[in-house]
Amino acid sequence: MDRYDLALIGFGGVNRALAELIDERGAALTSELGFELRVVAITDLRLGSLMQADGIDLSAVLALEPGANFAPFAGGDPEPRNEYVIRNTTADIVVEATFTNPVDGEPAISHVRWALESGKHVTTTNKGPVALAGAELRALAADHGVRFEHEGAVLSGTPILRLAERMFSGLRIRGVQGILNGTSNYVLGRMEAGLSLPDAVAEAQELGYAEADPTADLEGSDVQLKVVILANEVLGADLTTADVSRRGLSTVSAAEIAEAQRQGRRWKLIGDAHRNDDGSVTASVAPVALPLDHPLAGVSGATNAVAFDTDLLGTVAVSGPGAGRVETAYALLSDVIAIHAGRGALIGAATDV
Ligand SMILES: NC(=O)C1=CN([C@@H]2O[C@H](COP(=O)(O)OP(=O)(O)OC[C@H]3O[C@@H](n4cnc5c(N)ncnc54)[C@H](OP(=O)(O)O)[C@@H]3O)[C@@H](O)[C@H]2O)C=CC1
Ligand SMILES: N[C@@H](CC=O)C(=O)O
Repeated sequence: MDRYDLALIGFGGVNRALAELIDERGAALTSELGFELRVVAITDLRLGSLMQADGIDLSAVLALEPGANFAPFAGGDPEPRNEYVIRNTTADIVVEATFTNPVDGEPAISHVRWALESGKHVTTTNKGPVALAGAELRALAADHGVRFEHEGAVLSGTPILRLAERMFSGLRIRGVQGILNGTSNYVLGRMEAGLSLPDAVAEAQELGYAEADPTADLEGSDVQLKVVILANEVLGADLTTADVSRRGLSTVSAAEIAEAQRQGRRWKLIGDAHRNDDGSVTASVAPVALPLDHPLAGVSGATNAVAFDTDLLGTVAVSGPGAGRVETAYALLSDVIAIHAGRGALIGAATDV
């Protein structure tokens, strides 16, 4: 029986949901998946660091009272010693789920670098490292014979990156368009129902959809990162966030939302990347008032949807959760499953070097 030891970096909504999943369904997962999961290290800004090579008692950690930290545990420290833990943990896989920094991707990019450099696989839901340093980190992973997996960086647990990578072989993808942010879509729907913007945002925060700074959701920088990831990974472009024009929800007033409703339209924050005839890729984020019969107009709540424009199949659309603690924890689990499935190839690649 294989076993993967995990180090969780950041212990907020998503990594807690992963810990709960392992704690509550570990035995069932083991028999379904053919491998065991164990958490051997956790670091978090407020909780500090905890390293236990024999496996952490997740129920004890999940039951910590607000304000408590890891100091009283064996192997515990009140400080989040991220670099020390990432480099020295006995974990096979580092799970990066600290906040997404849309400006420079730090400290998450460093977390991922330290893990890959020390020969550990990485799974992350953090969009910063993927959008802002994806090529470098993929190369670093290949150099060290490990994997850099990040399914949850776009559409949470809905597996569109792996779908595009594995199932679209032989197709030419001309463009990608969609609703790529759960919070803004949820907020727009709640404002249509009469809620104020602050109340709608507070609900999205409570439900675990919003970024640590929800401005990133509302003003489009979260979608900008996701458009960069889709453009680079699906269209083979080499974009940075500066290449993606951005307008956020603050450019739409409550009156315009109400007016659109009267006209049979619905505002959606749309991310788009498409290949031009000259081979270049144009990308944008902007609110658009869609007619109600548009396929994206009916996508509501934290559900997201992506339409791939392909040469042989026309439009292929996928819809599913775009945010949520449990849904995003599933993305991490799916990455571990992908690492497990690819382990033979990695052993082969490392031997070849
Ligand atoms: N929630 C969702 O629906 C989705 C989230 N994501 C991404 O997943 C990641 C995690 O999301 P989520 O769990 O919701 O976010 P949270 O804000 O709930 O959790 C992040 C955790 O990381 C901690 N943290 C921040 N900086 C550091 C640091 N330098 N070292 C150690 N810990 C740190 C935070 O502490 P503190 O609270 O004290 O700042 C917090 O406990 C984010 O990058 C997010 O963009 C992706 C898809 C969907
Ligand atoms: N805050 C993001 C979380 C997923 O990336 C969102 O609301 O979509």
